[in-house]
Amino acid sequence: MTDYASSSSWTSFLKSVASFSGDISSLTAPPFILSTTSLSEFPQYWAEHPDLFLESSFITEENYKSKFPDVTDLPSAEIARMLSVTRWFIATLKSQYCSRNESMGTEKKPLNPFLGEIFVGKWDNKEKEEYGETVLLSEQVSHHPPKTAYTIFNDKNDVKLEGYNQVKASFSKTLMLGVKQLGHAMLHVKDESFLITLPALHIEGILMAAPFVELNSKSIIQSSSGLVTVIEYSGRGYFSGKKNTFKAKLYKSVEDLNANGYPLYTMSGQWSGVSKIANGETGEERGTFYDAVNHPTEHIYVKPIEEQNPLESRRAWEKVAEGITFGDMTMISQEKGKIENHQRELRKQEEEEGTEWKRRWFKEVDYSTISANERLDKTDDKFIQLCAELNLSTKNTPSGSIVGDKEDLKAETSSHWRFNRQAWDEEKEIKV
Ligand SMILES: CCC(=O)OC[C@H](C)CC[C@H]1O[C@H]2C[C@H]3[C@@H]4CC=C5C[C@@H](O)CC[C@]5(C)[C@H]4CC[C@]3(C)[C@H]2[C@@H]1C
Repeated sequence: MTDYASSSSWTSFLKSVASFSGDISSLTAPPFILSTTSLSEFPQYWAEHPDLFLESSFITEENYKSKFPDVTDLPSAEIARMLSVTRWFIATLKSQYCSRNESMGTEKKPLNPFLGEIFVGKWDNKEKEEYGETVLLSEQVSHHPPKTAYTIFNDKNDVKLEGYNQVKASFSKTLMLGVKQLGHAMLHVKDESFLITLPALHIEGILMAAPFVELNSKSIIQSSSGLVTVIEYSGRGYFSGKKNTFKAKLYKSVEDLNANGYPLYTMSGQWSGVSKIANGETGEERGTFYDAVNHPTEHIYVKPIEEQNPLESRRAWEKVAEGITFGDMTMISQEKGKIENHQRELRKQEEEEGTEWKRRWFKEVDYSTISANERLDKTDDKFIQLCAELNLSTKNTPSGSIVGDKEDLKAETSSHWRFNRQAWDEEKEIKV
C-alpha cells in the first residue's frame, strides 16, 4: 500500500489547503485523491434501494401492519408511511456518504460539473412488475457556485423526489473539512409531501490522506400529515462512541416536538450498519429498524457512453476519468483544459450576445417576493407550507436553518430550483 500521507504530492497539497478560499474546486489535489465520478452523479444515491424508495406508496389502512411486523403497536397507515419514508432516508445515507470509500478505498474529490452538465439514468425494476420504472434526471444548474438540481420519479406509483444541492466548505485548524449543505429535498408520494433537510458533514482523515465522511448536526423530515421525524447524527467519540451513529424521533406533531413530549417511536443505531426501533414513550424495543449491510444496493442503469449526448457526464468526462485512472497528471490537465476552454468560449459568446445558458429541466423560483405568513394562505406550495410548520427559513441558508437565526438574517436571496416536468415531457434529444 503506497504511503500517500508522506508522499510529496500530498504534503504540497496540504500546504495549498492553507490558502483555501472556500471554493473546493479551486484545490488541485493529486491524482490518487481524485474521483472519476462527477458531482452531477450524486443524486443517484437517493434511490439505490428502489424497494424502499417506493414502499410508502404501497402502504394502506389494510396492509400497514405487515410492513413493520415487529412494531405490534403501530397505530395507523399514516404513521407506517412516515416510518417507511424515514427508513428510506436512513438507507440513502450509506450510498451518499460511504460509497466512494467502498468502491475506491477512501473518500475522493468529485469532478466539478460544468454548467449544463446532465446525468440521467433509471432503475427499470424488471423483476417487480408492480414497481414500474424509476427515472433520475440531474442537471448542473449553476457553476459559480456549483449547484446540482435533480428529480427521481416513478410515474406508475406516483412517487417523486425533487431537490437541489449546494455546499459551503471550510477547513478547521486541524485540517478537517467542515461542509454545510444548502438546498433541500421534497418527496411527494401520491397526495402526501415530505420536506427533508440535509445534514452537515465533515471530512476526517485528510492529514493521513485517507479521508472519510462523518455526519453531524441533524435532518428533519416534515410530512404534510403533520408527523415529523428529527434525526440527530454523531460519530466516534460522541455519546455512543461508534461511527455513523444516529438517533431518530418520530413525533405526532411539531407541537409535541417543541413541547419536548414523547415521540411515537425512537430509531437509533448506525446508518451505515444496524439500527433498532423502540416505543417512544416506554423505550421498549420493537426489533430491527434497518440493516444497511444486508439490504442489497441496486445501482442505477446508465446507457453506454457511445449512446450519450455530449452534455452527459460520463461521456463529457471520459478522457479526464481515464487520466485519473492511470494517474497521468498531464492527461488530466490537458483533458480538463479542453472542457474548461470550451466553457469559457460559451460564456464569452453568451456575454457578447447578451444571453445566458438555458437551463434544461429545472427553473429557479424566487420566494423572496412575499413574506412567509402572507404566503401561507396564498399558496399551495408545499415548500412554504412545510417550512412554516417548522418555522424553517425559506432563504438560501444551510439546510434546516430557523427563521431569525444568524444564517437566516445573513442570507440575501431566497431562490430555489424546481423541476419543470413539461420541459422533460417535451425533451427531444436526451434519452434515459
Ligand atoms: C477539498 C480538499 C480535498 O480535495 O480533499 C479531498 C478529500 C476527498 C475531501 C474533500 C471532498 O470530500 C468529498 C465528499 C463530498 C460530499 C459527499 C456527499 C454529498 C451528499 C450529496 O447528496 C451532495 C454532495 C455531498 C455533500 C458531497 C459534496 C462534496 C464533498 C464534500 C467532497 C469534497 C470536495
